[in-house]
Amino acid sequence: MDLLSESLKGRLLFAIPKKGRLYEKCIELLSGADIQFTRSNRLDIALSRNHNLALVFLPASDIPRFVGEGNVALGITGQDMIAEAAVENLVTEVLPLGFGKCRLQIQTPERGPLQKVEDLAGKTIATSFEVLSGKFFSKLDEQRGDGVSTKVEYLDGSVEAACTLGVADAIVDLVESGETMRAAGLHAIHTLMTSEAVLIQSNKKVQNEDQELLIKKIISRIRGVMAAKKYVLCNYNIERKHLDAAIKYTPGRRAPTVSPLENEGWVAVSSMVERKQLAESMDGLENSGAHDILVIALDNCRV
Ligand SMILES: Nc1ncnc2c1ncn2[C@@H]1O[C@H](COP(=O)(O)OP(=O)(O)OP(=O)(O)O)[C@@H](O)[C@H]1O
Ligand SMILES: O=P(O)(O)OC[C@H]1O[C@H](OP(=O)(O)OP(=O)(O)O)[C@H](O)[C@@H]1O
Repeated sequence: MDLLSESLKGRLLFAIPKKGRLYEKCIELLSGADIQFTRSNRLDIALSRNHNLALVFLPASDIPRFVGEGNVALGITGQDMIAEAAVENLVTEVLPLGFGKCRLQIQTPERGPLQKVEDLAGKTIATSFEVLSGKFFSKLDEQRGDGVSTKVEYLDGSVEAACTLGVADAIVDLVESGETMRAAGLHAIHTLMTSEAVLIQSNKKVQNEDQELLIKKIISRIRGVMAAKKYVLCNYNIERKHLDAAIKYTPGRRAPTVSPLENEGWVAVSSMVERKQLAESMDGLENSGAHDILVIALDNCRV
């Protein structure tokens, strides 16, 4: 047995995209969860220094299959990749991760005759998502029942150039800002799915109880990092008579903490608030008579 296989023995395997859009965010997440490792230049496997774990760096598109087949216990990838690999029954989406948000869309030349999905009957569609596109168009062909088949052609990359180059009549590709699509003179006529990065777990059982516990620990840590990003801690002082009005804006996850102040009739309130609702909550607090409103970013938390 080689040295690497020897050092992997008994370790839980966790797959991370080896490059591309999701890579940096995954590394940030691992650091927030205090999963320490050193990635050597030549290897796509890194042993963790502080857990009985090894990180396996794989193409995002391969991760669903590796996790689904149970070669790897945990992984991070896009929901689009899970659907394309058709392993929804073999993996569990444990946690949405709030990044890698995009849409898989059918796109056609902005100026041209193909403006509806129905116009694509019998045409050629270029895509890296041949499974999802194949399913979608064969269903349409079947529903029409006129014997005309729409052709789905696989392209590995630069899909957006396919129409200009005359390779295809339409494409199916990911869109976030829409910049790539517009630059290629395309527009979206239908959304096949929306996607974001998710933490996935294999439905196959791991080797032993220690690995099960480690999976729970990692999920709980990553959940904590996510919650810390989502919430801030909001503290303020208010006269008790205004408390009910103010609490409407800061109900907290479970309930706010209310402590008496030395000043008669005043209380201090501490409550978790969703970052995206913060400005509105602060406006409401001010209007309700709250003072000394302090907002504290969370480094990490368990909720
Ligand atoms: N423009 C985008 N905005 C947000 N998320 C995206 C975008 N493009 C892709 N993604 C998400 O990131 C995942 C990986 O995409 P990426 O293009 O990095 O992978 P890749 O094609 O395997 O990498 P590479 O193109 O470097 O080979 C996609 O499956 C999708 O979930
Ligand atoms: O709507 P936008 O914000 O312009 O993003 C969409 C682009 O992002 C993805 O490609 P990426 O840039 O990851 O490169 P790739 O084509 O090499 O995968 C996708 O394939 C689109 O080309």
